[in-house]
Amino acid sequence: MKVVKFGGSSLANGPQLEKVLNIMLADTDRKILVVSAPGKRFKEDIKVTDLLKTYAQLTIVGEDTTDIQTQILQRYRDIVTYFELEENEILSSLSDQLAQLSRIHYPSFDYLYAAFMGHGEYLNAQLVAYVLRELGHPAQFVSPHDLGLTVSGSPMAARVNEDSYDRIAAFTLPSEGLIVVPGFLAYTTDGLMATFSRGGSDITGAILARGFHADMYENFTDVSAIYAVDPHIIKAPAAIETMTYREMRELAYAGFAVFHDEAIIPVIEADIPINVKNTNEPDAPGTMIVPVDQVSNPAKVTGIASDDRFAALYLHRYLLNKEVGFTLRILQILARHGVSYEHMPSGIDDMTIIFDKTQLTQPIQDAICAEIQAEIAPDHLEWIDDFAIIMVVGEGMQNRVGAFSEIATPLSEAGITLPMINQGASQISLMLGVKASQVNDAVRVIYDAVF
Ligand SMILES: Nc1ncnc2c1ncn2[C@@H]1O[C@H](COP(=O)(O)OP(=O)(O)O)[C@@H](O)[C@H]1O
Ligand SMILES: N[C@@H](CC(=O)OP(=O)(O)O)C(=O)O
Repeated sequence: MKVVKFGGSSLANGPQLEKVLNIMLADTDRKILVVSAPGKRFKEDIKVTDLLKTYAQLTIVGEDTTDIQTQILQRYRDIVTYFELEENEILSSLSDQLAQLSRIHYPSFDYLYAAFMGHGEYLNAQLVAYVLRELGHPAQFVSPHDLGLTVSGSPMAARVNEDSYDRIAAFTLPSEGLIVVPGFLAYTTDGLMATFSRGGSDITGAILARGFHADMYENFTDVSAIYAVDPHIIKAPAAIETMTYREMRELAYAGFAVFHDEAIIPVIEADIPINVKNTNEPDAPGTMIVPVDQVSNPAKVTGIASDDRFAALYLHRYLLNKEVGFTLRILQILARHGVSYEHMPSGIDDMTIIFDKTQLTQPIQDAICAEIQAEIAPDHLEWIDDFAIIMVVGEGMQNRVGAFSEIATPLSEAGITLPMINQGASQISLMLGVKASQVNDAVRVIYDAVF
């Protein structure tokens, strides 16, 4: 049995949904359909999730939301029109649910945003199940609530509760037809709607694959493979045929937006292969992501990912290595501000703390710097905003002599300096810090050197 997730680009309009339904119906093993909200139909288009975010913002400030509700509903209406279905029944239900969102009381703004934004998927799954039934195919909308998929933690970046897997396994699948499950959203044990972080329908698919003990997790998107480099940086890069879970995890973390980095974890635990495929070219084999023992001849470098969502705090103080509790005090300062760090490479007298910028605001950043200055008194403290990370990943990098020089030499010849190098912590990757302004050039230089 297969769990099959389709991303927003695959569900952006009627013609795309038609491809999705054909793919689902072409293979009887495809029983569980996980859908995202309708995504972009063209480059400048706005995803339904982002329209819902605007609807949430307008609701918070008490402005009129008639237009934005109409705009959101129109995306679903266009799909109904494409399939030439009777509009009234389904659209009035979706419209009521949309309107109802602004009448509910939420315990916090984060829960409000989660409920609004999660409705992109919630409404779409209902619509997709309806379209299937109207076309004569048995299909049932199943909410994460029905499956017992519960989450904890931050309402907009929730984490699955481990006991969800047993409840999902106990869910009785219908004897025929498909179930259609909305991705991205789940419920707290108090019954509040929460979401995974953005792009999180991939996570729902992975959780269901593990919960239902699927033989395969198929993840359909708009590219025919995962490429060795983000195709926005290099045109037509090499396609990856097979890669390991941990290669994908590292590459996704560092910028391969095609698959959510957290979505690897449930499938690793259950050893379920992932096949990333293209809705627009479903017969292409796509990319297989598998356990390491299923890759016979690992590539020396599988992929090069990069991301400029980082900032770094560099601090220097003599004899830092001799001082007991030094790192602890820094971590306590970060914890007071609710900030986590990503990496902390250190030398004998200095260290760099690397942050994900998305969790920082200017006041938090200023307060952290001021408190470190006051409590730690470093000789030198520097905030580096213009910071990007490049991750060169490959199972074949393990213990390979010369891997670093093969990359560092052409970078230095191209005038690209590396303020941070982290090799060895993960055996299969080399992490390089570069100036954000140089990151794409650096990726191209590395790609030319290793591929
Ligand atoms: N290494 C990569 N290989 C393939 N696609 C990538 C890579 N890095 C980034 N992408 C981008 O990821 C996009 C697919 O992810 P996403 O937009 O989230 O799709 P979906 O709408 O299916 O969820 C591709 O269109 C591509 O631009
Ligand atoms: N719709 C949500 C969740 C998601 O996974 O979307 P997509 O499959 O389009 O990346 C978002 O935009 O974040």
